[in-house]
Amino acid sequence: MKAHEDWMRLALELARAATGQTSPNPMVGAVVVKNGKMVGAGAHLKAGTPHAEVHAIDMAGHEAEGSTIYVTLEPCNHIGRTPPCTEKIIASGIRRVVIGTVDPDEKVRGRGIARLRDAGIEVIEGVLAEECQRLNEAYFFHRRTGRPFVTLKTAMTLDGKIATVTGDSRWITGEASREHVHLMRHQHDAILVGIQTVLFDDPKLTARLIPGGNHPVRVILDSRLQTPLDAAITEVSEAPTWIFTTEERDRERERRLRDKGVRIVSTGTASRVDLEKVLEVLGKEGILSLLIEGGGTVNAAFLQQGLVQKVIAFIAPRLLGGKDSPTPVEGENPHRMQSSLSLKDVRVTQFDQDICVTGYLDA
Ligand SMILES: Nc1c(/N=C/[C@H](O)[C@H](O)[C@H](O)COP(=O)(O)O)[nH]c(=O)[nH]c1=O
Ligand SMILES: Nc1c(N[C@@H]2O[C@H](COP(=O)(O)O)[C@@H](O)[C@H]2O)[nH]c(=O)[nH]c1=O
Ligand SMILES: [Zn+2]
Repeated sequence: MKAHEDWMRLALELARAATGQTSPNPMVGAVVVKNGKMVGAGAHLKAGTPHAEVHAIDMAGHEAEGSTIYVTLEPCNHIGRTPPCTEKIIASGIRRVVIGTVDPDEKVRGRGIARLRDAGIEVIEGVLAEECQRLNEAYFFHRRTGRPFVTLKTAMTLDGKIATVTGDSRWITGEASREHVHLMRHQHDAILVGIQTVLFDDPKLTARLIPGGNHPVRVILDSRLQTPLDAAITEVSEAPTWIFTTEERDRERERRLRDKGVRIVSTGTASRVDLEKVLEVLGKEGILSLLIEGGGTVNAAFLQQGLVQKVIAFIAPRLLGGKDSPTPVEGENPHRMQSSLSLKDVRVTQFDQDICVTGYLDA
């Protein structure tokens, strides 16, 4: 006989299988169980399409009568682009609902649970709550703050360099790591780099190394608008490109870039792009998750302003050397080690020879 946690773990796996497909909706998985047997399962596959509960209940058919449904997120109780799952659950004759975590969206937040209980359905909350919240960390953060959840990714040599002094960086990490980075790009709504990365690497910033990758919106910080007209990221047929600049921008270049379909956003008068404004604009545009693949200057700016929630650092087993070789975090020189930022909930994984350190900064 499986425990509640076992069925919820299966629902989590189903939800996670649609990673990168559901934004701006959360990933959700659901399993219908009757007399210890699975009679239905489902995941939310894409915003605007049926919710996880609907797939699982439809698969169960009349077996749903008197069954239990395990769902990683509180069933919705409002009419968005799809009808409320609470009504579907009530109509199906399901007797018990086991929920991973409450939905923080103010349209739901506990009302789904209340509706189900009013209909005489037993509701058990908080099974594997931590994992269920972590799964949709970006969705929860965006609903709470209106800004995208920011993950900073960097790739360095064992001696902490991200390129040579001539800007050569290909490649530091191996194929396996770079494929994982493309999965990360697929999972994020937007990816951000600074103008230096554009000038040195001419990156495409697309999720092309994995099948069916969803390309993120490409966000470029470029205060004076130096982006070359033939830069790869100006080819917007593959993915949108939004350049954040300032009053100091080159107006002629602005007109030429706009003609190519590049979106130009001026964040005010300062000579440096206002990062908080960038996050506010992205949040309003429904960008729930932002991957920063910047160079050392951009990384330092976001970290020093406390704008990063998660850090993913790839470390390749190679030694480059060079006292002037650029490093992952440039910016001001701190005098004391205690001013360093400490990661929490650290995990270490390996991709072939590269190690990958993941941790969280205080939200
Ligand atoms: N140089 C390396 C990286 N370099 C990351 C750069 O910011 C830039 O994204 C790359 O040039 C990739 O270009 P594109 O977007 O795929 O066309 N990132 C990595 O994970 N490993 C490395 O070795
Ligand atoms: N994906 C998902 C839910 N997502 C919830 O529904 C909202 C989107 O509603 P709609 O626009 O109709 O798709 C979303 O903001 C979140 O509150 N709820 C669920 O019961 N099950 C699901 O699988
Ligand atoms: Zn729903």
